[in-house]
Amino acid sequence: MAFVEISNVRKVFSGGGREVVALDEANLSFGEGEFVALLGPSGCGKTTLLKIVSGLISKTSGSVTVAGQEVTGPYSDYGFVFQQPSLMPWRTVRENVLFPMEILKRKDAAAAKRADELLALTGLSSFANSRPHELSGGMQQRVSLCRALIHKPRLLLMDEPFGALDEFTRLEMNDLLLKVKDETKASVLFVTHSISEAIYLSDKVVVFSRRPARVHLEFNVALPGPRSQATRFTPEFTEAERRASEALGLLGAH
Ligand SMILES: Nc1ncnc2c1ncn2[C@@H]1O[C@H](COP(=O)(O)OP(=O)(O)OP(=O)(O)O)[C@@H](O)[C@H]1O
Repeated sequence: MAFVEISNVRKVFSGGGREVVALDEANLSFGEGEFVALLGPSGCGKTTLLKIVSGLISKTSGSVTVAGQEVTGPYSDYGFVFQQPSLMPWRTVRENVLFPMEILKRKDAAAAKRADELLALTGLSSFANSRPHELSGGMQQRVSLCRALIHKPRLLLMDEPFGALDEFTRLEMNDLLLKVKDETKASVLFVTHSISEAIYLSDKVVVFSRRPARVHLEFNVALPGPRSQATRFTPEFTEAERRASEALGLLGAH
């Protein structure tokens, strides 16, 4: 059985006298340790799907299982990274990273050690006692990545985490994320608007249709050798970009 299994998920938002069908028959599954990127037009339901997988919002119908368990509400085996870092400004970097362990009542010496290891992995050791306002946007997002990983979740949900960063920082964050994924072995479901980011990071790219979202195209990304920035200039990378662009309807005549 797949680690994450999304079957026939439908989500209808109702309110203000109207209904919005955000997802309709969304189907997707992936194995433990896989990195899956979701691409799709703005407003097609990508964030809605992430929130359903996390149990933060309920689905109207269909089924979502993670590690064989049906998701019926929030659970602790995932970490969530949002587009904005949403750090607590009065806490230090280390205390922000440790915050989930307070909620889980597991803020002990092992948690402190793990926080320091994650800060080292993301190059933030010397900022452990700084406050968020003393960090750049990219560094703040690294803190929120550490916070999402502090309780060793097997699933990492990321909603356009690098969308607000400049191109150079975004490329650096992509490489950092590949390193973090290698270390943690977490499965990742990653929403992005960037075709090249989706291909660079993923084992599998899923392209959604316009709302209500269904899977329009799903393909495995096979790139030569270990990934580095030079991979972006290989024929295999260009071909994957072409497939995703075509599925998004970007290659039609004007
Ligand atoms: N709480 C809500 N109440 C009503 N409608 C909602 C709610 N949340 C989302 N929607 C609607 O559901 C649809 C899908 O929204 P969602 O945020 O999932 O799209 P998205 O693909 O993540 O968009 P973007 O790429 O622009 O971030 C949109 O039409 C949105 O207006």
